[in-house]
Amino acid sequence: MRGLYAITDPYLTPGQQLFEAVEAALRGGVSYLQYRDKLHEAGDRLRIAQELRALCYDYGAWFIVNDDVALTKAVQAHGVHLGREDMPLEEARELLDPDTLIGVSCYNDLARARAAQNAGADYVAFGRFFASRTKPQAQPASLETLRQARAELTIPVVAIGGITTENADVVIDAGADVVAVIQGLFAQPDIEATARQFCQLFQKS
Ligand SMILES: Cc1ncc(COP(=O)(O)OP(=O)(O)O)c(N)n1
Ligand SMILES: Cc1nc(C(=O)O)sc1CCOP(=O)(O)O
Repeated sequence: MRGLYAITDPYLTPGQQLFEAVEAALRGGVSYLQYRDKLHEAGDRLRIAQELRALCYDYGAWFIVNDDVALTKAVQAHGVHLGREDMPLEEARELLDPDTLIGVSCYNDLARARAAQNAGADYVAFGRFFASRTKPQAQPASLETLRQARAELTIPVVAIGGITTENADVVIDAGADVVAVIQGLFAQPDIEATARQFCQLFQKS
């Protein structure tokens, strides 16, 4: 697992704009798309997730649902992302097909990441590394945590929080296999070109 991980934000790209923005990101080379939606009701989220999943399949990208294990199953997503407020990894694993990817938020907590790996997580995410306009309350994570995680863990390590094409090299150099972005991609005037720029950073290292 390596490359660009784009996360949707229905406040930033509402309605039909969301699908256009996601398609531009996929054309630009996004490898993983996470559907993160704290706004819509369950019925709308099912319809949106189905459409996003279809787009990801068209472009050969992985489709990952944030927080919601039932929705992950309902739309046969490739994976689910779980944080500390969400269903525990072990419980999710019981409910999901064995080949469904499970990612776990670890913030700045290496012990949590070790436990997640031991419990069968497919990737762990650390953040936030830079000030995030999407989630200003997110606590900072250190590059040293990222370095240690990459040195010690065998599963992929994702970096998140305030990442842009200008600063992504800092987390990639510290060991991030994947960079996860919202505003650094979807708030940019040319989403496709920005996705390409992110992807080029992975070709250099
Ligand atoms: C790839 C990735 N990393 C971290 C998060 C944050 O997850 P969480 O802590 O559950 O917070 P919310 O996204 O639910 O606000 C993520 N979604 N994706
Ligand atoms: C959803 C999320 N989780 C974070 C964490 O630190 O766990 S930071 C974050 C927001 C990421 O958006 P942007 O790329 O716009 O900063």
